[in-house]
Amino acid sequence: MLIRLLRAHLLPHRRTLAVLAVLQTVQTLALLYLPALNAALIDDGVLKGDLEHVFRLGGAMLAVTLAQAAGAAVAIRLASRTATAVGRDVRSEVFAKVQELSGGQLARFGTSSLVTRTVHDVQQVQQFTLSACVVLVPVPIMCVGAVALALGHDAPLSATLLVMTPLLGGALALVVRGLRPLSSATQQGVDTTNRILREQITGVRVIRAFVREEHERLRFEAANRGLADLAVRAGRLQTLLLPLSTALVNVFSVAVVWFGAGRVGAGELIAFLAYLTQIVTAVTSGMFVLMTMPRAEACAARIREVLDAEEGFAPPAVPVRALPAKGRVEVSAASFTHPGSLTPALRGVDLVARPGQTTAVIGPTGSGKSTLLALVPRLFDATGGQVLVGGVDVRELDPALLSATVTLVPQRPFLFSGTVASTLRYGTPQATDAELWHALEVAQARDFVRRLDHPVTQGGANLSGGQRQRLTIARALLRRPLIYLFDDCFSALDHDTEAALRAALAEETRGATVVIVAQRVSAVMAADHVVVMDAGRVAGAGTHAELLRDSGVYREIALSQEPA
Ligand SMILES: Nc1ncnc2c1ncn2[C@@H]1O[C@H](COP(=O)(O)OP(=O)(O)OP(=O)(O)O)[C@@H](O)[C@H]1O
Repeated sequence: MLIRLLRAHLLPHRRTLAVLAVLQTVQTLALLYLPALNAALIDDGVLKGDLEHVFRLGGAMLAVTLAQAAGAAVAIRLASRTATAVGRDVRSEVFAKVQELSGGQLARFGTSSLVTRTVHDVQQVQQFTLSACVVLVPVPIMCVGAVALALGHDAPLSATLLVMTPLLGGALALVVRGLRPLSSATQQGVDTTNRILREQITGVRVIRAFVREEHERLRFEAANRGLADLAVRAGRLQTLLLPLSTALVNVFSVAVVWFGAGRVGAGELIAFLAYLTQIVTAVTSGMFVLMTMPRAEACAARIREVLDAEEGFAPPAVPVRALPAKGRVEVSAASFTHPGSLTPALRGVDLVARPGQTTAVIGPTGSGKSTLLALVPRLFDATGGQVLVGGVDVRELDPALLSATVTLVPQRPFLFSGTVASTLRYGTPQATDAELWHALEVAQARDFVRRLDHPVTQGGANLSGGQRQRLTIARALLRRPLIYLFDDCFSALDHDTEAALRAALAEETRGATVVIVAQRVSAVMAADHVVVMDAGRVAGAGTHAELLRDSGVYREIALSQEPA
């Protein structure tokens, strides 16, 4: 997963990576050359008292060191630029994909998990990319080079290195294997902690109202402790790395001195010890990257899960860009089951809404009214039957045309942070101030909106439920669509405001197709056509008078709402 993800995103940076590989090779070779120069300086210069040799080799060492440092610095800069670019691109791809997911898929992943995957998981992959770019080339060159150079100096003494390298590698690989299961568990732990935190922040009023602070504190603490325990277990394994490598270096340094003292000169012995340290450093930094790999792999798998998720809606192969029947909405024999739900929300539902008319949908709670409305702008696609807008199947309609033709005012209002003006202009950036005031007037929002630059906080939290509903209605009116769908969005308004709003709306939406979902019979009485829903089916259709006469379900609703 990780390799697949990185391969795709590193491909555009192949030129930078090639330069990086050359620089890393040069700087690693320079590092390997230094102990050999040092050995010659000691054995042929210092010990023989040849000062000129000392200066010449000393100068060469300085030049090699400077070249190595410069190469390493540029390489790290390139590596960090590439890793940042990979992180940015993966994040953008995940973000774009999330925008395309259907409601069911969004619910399956969960908001918190999607945020964690887009931000935190991508960060882990980015960090891994950086470390891999830094160590991937130098480690093998360093290991092979140091062993080869040591062999060239004194073959029997090099046996110590040949024994030590796999030993070190094997021990560290065991540590990495132990870390793997902890990594996936950690990512899930981050998800859980984020989800609990999110619920607690958004539900803070409910927590206080039900005096559940202690319960919530314990819930968060349990998740937080779980996450910390995982970190401690991973940390314990990681801390083995340094003592393990240090112990091995020390043991083998003693072995090198022990066996080499009589065999080679002092300079060569020092060079040997330098190669030993270089190998350990290389293997340890390689292992460090391998250690971050399980976590990056777990993150990459979670990212790929989002990227590979089926798109919510297949775009039409040949999109229809004209509406033969303008504002007509026709739902025929539509069925739909929410993903993860056992019972269908809609079973063979028929509805026709015509321009210039108001069609109302009424029914008990959970009878499928919102689901029915959601089929029209393709928030969901019907699993059976057909939905036609302007005489065209919505699945064949150009998505931009569909969204310009249909405006749904949802049951639960949602506002983005900004000002009243930016909120209203969300779908119509070109609307003038005069148009905004007019929309506010129709939506009965002028009594609480004094200024267009009045701030609106995230989700409209600084407004009452009814105020939020009215701003959402004003925002929809500005789009001037052919088809308005109002999903029970007057529920938080008092009787007088609702009546005034309905009267103003009737005037404003004259000629358009209006479909309203309502719970109260008083709200649907004036509609041209009323559809009664019951348990996902149409239980009756007609005018208020016809339904009172013919529909048992409608009569029951009407009776239950009569003042006692
Ligand atoms: N996202 C979802 N996932 C699973 N099931 C869902 C989802 N949304 C709605 N349902 C189910 O589909 C059925 C119809 O829900 P819907 O919201 O359409 O009813 P409604 O008539 O609009 O209800 P209300 O008047 O309470 O708003 C219900 O049984 C509900 O539990």
